[in-house]
Amino acid sequence: MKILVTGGAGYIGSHTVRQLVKTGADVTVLDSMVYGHPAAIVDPEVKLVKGDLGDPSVVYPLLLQGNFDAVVHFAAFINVGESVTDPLKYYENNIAKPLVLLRAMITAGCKRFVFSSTCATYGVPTQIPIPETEKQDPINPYGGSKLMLEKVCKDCDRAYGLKSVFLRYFNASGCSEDGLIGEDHEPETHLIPNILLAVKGERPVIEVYGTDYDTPDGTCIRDYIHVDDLADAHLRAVDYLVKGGETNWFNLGTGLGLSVREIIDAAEKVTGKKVPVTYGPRREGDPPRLIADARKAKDVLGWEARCKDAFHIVDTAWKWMTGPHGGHF
Ligand SMILES: NC(=O)c1ccc[n+]([C@@H]2O[C@H](COP(=O)([O-])OP(=O)(O)OC[C@H]3O[C@@H](n4cnc5c(N)ncnc54)[C@H](O)[C@@H]3O)[C@@H](O)[C@H]2O)c1
Ligand SMILES: O=c1ccn([C@@H]2O[C@H](COP(=O)(O)OP(=O)(O)O[C@H]3O[C@H](CO)[C@H](O)[C@H](O)[C@H]3O)[C@@H](O)[C@H]2O)c(=O)[nH]1
Repeated sequence: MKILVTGGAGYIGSHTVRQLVKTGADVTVLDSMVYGHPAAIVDPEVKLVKGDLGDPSVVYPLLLQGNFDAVVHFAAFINVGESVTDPLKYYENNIAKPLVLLRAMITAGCKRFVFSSTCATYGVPTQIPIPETEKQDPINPYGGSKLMLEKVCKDCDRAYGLKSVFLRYFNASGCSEDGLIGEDHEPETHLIPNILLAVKGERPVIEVYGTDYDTPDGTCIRDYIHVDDLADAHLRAVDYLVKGGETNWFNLGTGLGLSVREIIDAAEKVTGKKVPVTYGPRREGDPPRLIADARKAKDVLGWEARCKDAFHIVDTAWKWMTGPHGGHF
């Protein structure tokens, strides 16, 4: 199969590219490299096109000549806080630019699209765990941009027969088992890498955002899903579409909630070191609890999180931080 992966030089994209290559797929990556890393693509047979998905002079020739069976779309901006202060950056990159990609796909007759959505499309949920039937009411422009692209894809199905799968990830975490690739965002806002950077002395401390939530230890609860489990779901989503599946959407999480404090405890066990912690106020826009009901992904895609262990997730992230790249490409 011929697969185009946008954003394949980023964190989740690069892990998925490795798994796609293992299945024998012929993979082309389109990445602007604004936040991606060429070294995150470790398989020499992968073709890397450096370009912007909103640039028709790149995207049209690529789609028209590529004869792709499917497009797996990771490329987006991902910083929730920045989306509040600069929403246009997010609406442009996460909505307007994918329109160019989608138009090129339709023109080229490529009608299978798998795309990275997020639990942020639910905003503050009314039920835990969160099923896909929960009302989507995002509380920041990042989540809003992902919900809008979901709507665009549904309209493209009705109008052009484009079949899409939206994968609504909960908290992507961990790194490849061999420590060869991993999470290297700049700036890094995510909890687990920031804890480990603090252990390594690359940050002075980790600040816990809020200790007064209505949770057992007062800190926020999230559903941390291993990046290789996410990658596996993309392979299954492509397969589902190739077999004639209709446009559909799935939560991807473990179904288990872990507090910020529990993640810090796991990091102390993994590293054998004390995590330098300060306690600060709540971060604006953080829902207290986000946990996936991922039964639909199991029923339809046969997907289930294999890793349900905070220790293992943090351990793989620590392998990356202390491996040959030292956590930075
Ligand atoms: N990390 C998470 O916890 C999480 C959670 C839910 C959803 N997601 C979604 O998953 C996807 C991947 O996230 P990630 O953590 O791997 O991010 P990342 O920043 O590591 O990867 C995104 C990649 O897309 C590229 N890119 C961005 N805009 C582009 C453009 N216009 N043209 C071409 N390339 C472009 C970047 O250079 C980067 O390599 C994103 O769509 C994100 O919204 C991530
Ligand atoms: O330095 C930090 C960083 C995070 N946290 C806390 O740790 C938890 C996880 O925070 P992350 O920033 O790692 O992840 P988010 O839950 O904010 O964000 C993730 O889920 C979002 C959906 O809500 C988006 O999809 C986003 O891309 C994805 O990274 C939150 O309770 C946050 O308050 C801290 O206490 N200190």
